[in-house]
Amino acid sequence: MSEAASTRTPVALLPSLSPLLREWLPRQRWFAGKGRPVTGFSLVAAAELLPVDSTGPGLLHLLLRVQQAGQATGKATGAGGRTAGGKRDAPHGGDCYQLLLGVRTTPPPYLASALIGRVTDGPLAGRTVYEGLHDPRLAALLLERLRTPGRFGPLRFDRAVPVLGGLPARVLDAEQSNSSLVYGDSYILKIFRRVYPGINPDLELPLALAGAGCDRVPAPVAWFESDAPEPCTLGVLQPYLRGSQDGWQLALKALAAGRDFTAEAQALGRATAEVHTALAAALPTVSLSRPQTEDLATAMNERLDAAVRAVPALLPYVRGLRTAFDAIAGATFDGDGRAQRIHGDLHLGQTLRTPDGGWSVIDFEGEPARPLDERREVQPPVRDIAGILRSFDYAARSHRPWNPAWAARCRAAYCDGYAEASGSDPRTEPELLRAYETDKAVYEVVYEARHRPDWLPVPMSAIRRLAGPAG
Ligand SMILES: Nc1ncnc2c1ncn2[C@@H]1O[C@H](COP(=O)(O)OP(=O)(O)O)[C@@H](O)[C@H]1O
Ligand SMILES: O=P(O)(O)O[C@H]1O[C@H](CO)[C@@H](O[C@H]2O[C@H](CO)[C@@H](O)[C@H](O)[C@H]2O)[C@H](O)[C@H]1O
Repeated sequence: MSEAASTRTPVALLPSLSPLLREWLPRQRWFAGKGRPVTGFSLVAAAELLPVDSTGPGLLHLLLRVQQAGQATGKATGAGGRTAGGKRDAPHGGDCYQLLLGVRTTPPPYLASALIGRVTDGPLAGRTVYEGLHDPRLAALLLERLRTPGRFGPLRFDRAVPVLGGLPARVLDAEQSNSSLVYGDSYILKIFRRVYPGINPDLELPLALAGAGCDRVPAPVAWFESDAPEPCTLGVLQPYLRGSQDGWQLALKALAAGRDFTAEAQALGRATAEVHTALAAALPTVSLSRPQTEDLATAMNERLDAAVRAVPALLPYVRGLRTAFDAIAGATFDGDGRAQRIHGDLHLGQTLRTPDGGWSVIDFEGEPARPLDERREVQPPVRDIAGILRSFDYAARSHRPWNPAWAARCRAAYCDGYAEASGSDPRTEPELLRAYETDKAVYEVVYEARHRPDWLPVPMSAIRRLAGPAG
């Protein structure tokens, strides 16, 4: 396939789309810049995946930089964004988002919940734009594109194996940082919303794991990228694990039924260890020597500083929290003292138990709020372990009555499973584990304050515990 995608219409459209998008974007779950008014847009790349004509739907693919109040101008984040120093993903400036806009003259009633609005002027005056993923015809078109490797304007489609066609699509109704379409019961296509230059680890790591023969992670089937102005991953198609349930839901069900969850936790520990072992074999590792642990502690302290600015409720605990970070500065670790590529945002919601009882791990994107370069760095595997340990605490805290003993048993069983499969028990380096649990709890405070303020008391209770008396 080598088709020229018209970019003429989208560019001309931007002024008339802007008022609609300005109102619609901040309401999307995946929009990261909530709370700051949108002040403008600029187009990074555009393609008409299906030409807009009078007979049927059109599909506009846009990479859009979103300017918001409170951002420094001239510095951009997201696709194509570099600071003056050449480092990617500057902390200020407009984030870049991927939009797939459907365009119709008269959208059918089943698209009512997907409508963005009616365009009043410009080339599309009188037509309605909507979230294109909700339109079965447009979702089918996307699958067809993924079946056929090749270029389409600024987009490039690629695949690892042949892809089935003609599968009905549904939008996944999940609380997500991105958007996903399920095709039949065969595939799930994740569309990254906030996009960055470079390969997304959610493609890079599952590809590496598949290459290393690790079957704990669904192997990418096909993907698409943009190369204008720089290569960036836009979407990944992978096998849909039919009938699976995520670890978070399973844990909550076990808690509600007063059921023990240690066997599951232990198996999950083993699965995590298998993924880490395969990643260490497939990709570079470094040993954690003094300078590295200095750097880790500095980065944690800096993240804490930024978190306190965002959520001043952390202020009374800063002194206590810093003791956890300072304890690893300059330390050397006897046991598993290495850094490697890891999951980076592991929690129970990123684990799926399949009907055969096995655990799979998904969503290797890392923490969505962190710059991509940082997310692709090697890190101690204990960071992932700390993520799951925090998750057991979250589950126990979000259930009434609070059941700390349940969480403690799960945490111990998870570490047992990890030690069995890897030969390395994370509890033998308690300072490192505490530092990463603390770092994760600080991240969660910011995440919850921004996205789910009702949940803020959950990580705040961990902050009080981890800060200890010095807090
Ligand atoms: N391979 C898969 N099979 C079945 N369900 C999946 C698969 N991958 C993801 N999911 C479901 O989709 C949800 C969102 O996927 P995820 O990769 O975590 O997206 P996001 O980064 O947007 O949070 C998961 O919580 C899970 O329920
Ligand atoms: O799955 P995402 O990549 O979108 O991760 C983000 O959202 C998570 C919540 O959906 C958030 O996880 C936190 O809440 C979970 C319960 O809902 C809990 O199990 C996790 O331990 C806790 O961190 C995650 O931090 C955030 O990056």
